[in-house]
Amino acid sequence: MQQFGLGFGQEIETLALGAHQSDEQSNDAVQFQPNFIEDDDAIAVFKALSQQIEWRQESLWIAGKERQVPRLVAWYGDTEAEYRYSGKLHTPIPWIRPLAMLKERIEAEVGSDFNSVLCNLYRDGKDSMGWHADDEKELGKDPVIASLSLGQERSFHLKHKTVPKLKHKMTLTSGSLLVMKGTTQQNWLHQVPKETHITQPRINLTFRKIMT
Ligand SMILES: O=C(O)CCC(=O)C(=O)O
Ligand SMILES: [Fe+2]
Repeated sequence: MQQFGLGFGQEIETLALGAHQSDEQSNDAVQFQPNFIEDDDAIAVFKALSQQIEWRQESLWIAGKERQVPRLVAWYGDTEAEYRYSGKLHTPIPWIRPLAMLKERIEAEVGSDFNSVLCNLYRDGKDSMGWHADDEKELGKDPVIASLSLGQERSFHLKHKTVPKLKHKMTLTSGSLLVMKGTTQQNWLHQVPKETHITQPRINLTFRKIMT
């Protein structure tokens, strides 16, 4: 039943986020697996998801003005996994096969289970996601968030919330899996900046567990 050959047993890089000595409580951890899905399979998965996901243009009210979110989004998951983000309550769309299969593979790899996935389509380099932490209370205290990237590679930035010199830049390549866990969301912000020279699309899936 393995439609996409997801790579197992590959090298996993652990990014030492630079926890500072004074803070013994923190356990910031980011792991990166560049070739979780092999190149050809990543292209096939990208195509399937760009067609099958019900992409939506959402908007936000900022300072009294309605603004379109600079990317397309969709929220899939178990029925009870309702999630508030960008100020709105999102009821999940029921799982579709390719997302359910990816979820199972990623659960096996990461050793955590997920009940939902936020899908983002960055149509080109003008699409982006601003600085934020995935620290909504629905995600629980120290959430494990598994982020799969497909298509155009994009920069991903991390910066510490209180220690300005602590920052990291990574490139999220097609087929890569980034796992953020421990106290990462308590202590760090992340973003996908605009890169206006980029013309090609990227899909990012963040698998999450909503506490119900
Ligand atoms: O697109 C990405 O790599 C990050 C997405 C993200 O941070 C999120 O969905 O919360
Ligand atoms: Fe995020």
